[in-house]
Amino acid sequence: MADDDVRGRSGEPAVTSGDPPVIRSDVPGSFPWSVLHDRHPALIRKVGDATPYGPDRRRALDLLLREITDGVIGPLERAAHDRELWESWDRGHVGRRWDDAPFLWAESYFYRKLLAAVGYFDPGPWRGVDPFEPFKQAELLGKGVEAELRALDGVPGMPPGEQAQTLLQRALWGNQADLGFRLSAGGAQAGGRTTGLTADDSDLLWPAVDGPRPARICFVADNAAGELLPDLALIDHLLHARGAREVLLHVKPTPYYVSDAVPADVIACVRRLSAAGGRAGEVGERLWGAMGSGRLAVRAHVFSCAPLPYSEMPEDLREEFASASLTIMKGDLNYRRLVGDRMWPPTTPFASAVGYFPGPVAALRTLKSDVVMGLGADVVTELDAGGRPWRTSGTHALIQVRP
Ligand SMILES: O=P(O)(O)OC[C@@]1(O)O[C@H](CO)[C@@H](O)[C@@H]1O
Repeated sequence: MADDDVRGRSGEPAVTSGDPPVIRSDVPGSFPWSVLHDRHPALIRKVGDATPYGPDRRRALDLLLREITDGVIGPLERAAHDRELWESWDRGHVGRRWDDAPFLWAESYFYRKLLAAVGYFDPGPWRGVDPFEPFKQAELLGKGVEAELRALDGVPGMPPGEQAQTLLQRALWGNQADLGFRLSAGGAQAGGRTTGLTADDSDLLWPAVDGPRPARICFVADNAAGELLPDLALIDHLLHARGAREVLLHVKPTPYYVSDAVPADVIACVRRLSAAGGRAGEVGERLWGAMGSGRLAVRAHVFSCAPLPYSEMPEDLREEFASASLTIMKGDLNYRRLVGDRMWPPTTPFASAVGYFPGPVAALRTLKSDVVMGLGADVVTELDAGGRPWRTSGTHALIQVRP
């Protein structure tokens, strides 16, 4: 796969092979354009309403709103703790227009700037205060989550194969629980789902887990609460029923894409499970124990919030994924980063884009952005004929595996 970030002399990303162009947000009316022009401004307002920030933080939020509405991409503060890191991730976009940067890069940088605006990194009262916590908390205590937890009670009565598939499907569709997505007008209706998957390689997934030696699984999580709970139930199945040796659970080091899980969300979910009673309570107790013994370890690698595809991951992360029997990547953003945020023809084989990945990898994702590949031609024809925005509506899902 071509590297998006091989730079031309101007600093612009240069496509160096026949790969399709990187997605940008400069086409009015397109999905990426609506994220930058509708979703991000709405999010700034929601964040300002959800926490009683003082005048300085409100001013900073207003400035960010102005910057993304009609300005150019501004640098981080000179004293920012991660300024150097971001300079190494910059591809010449700072100082240019938001719409002209790759969609992936612009979104990621927006979340970094939002954290700066609310004082997340500064000494003072707002340091480390997650601006999205009120939304995550509301979901964690909501009826949808209660139903998710109660549904686990039915699992032990199922035949083993059905248990595994049920937990896998619940984790997959849990990816609809994405609070950033629900912010946009189109996403407000998310919740519907198609019956069949657009691609289903689940028959390739289990053999990677049940290999000759007890498996080491990297589980790259996505959203907190409504997604992380079924993810944790699946992780418990891997550890408890499938005899996996260990699971390394990767979450974001800092709040990101509204509901993406950070370490505090893992703890909140394990507590929520443990307190739920019934089967969920048993799962929670076992996971608590697994964290204590080290069989379930939480990772919060800085690259998890990088604005770059996984093809550019640093060596330590590459080594970790290489050491795993299987890496499970959850969600839409991880998919975009895994295959590259490009307008792939949808029938391009999945394996052709993930050849660089250092070990077996599985993607579990509901479709919430334009990127998709590895679909059958007949499937694409049928979806296109439906006349609905199937790529971005969150109503379709896929499981793709490169063993
Ligand atoms: O990774 P997730 O939580 O499944 O989805 C992230 C998401 O909401 O953000 C992007 C647009 O902002 C889309 O790729 C997708 O809709």
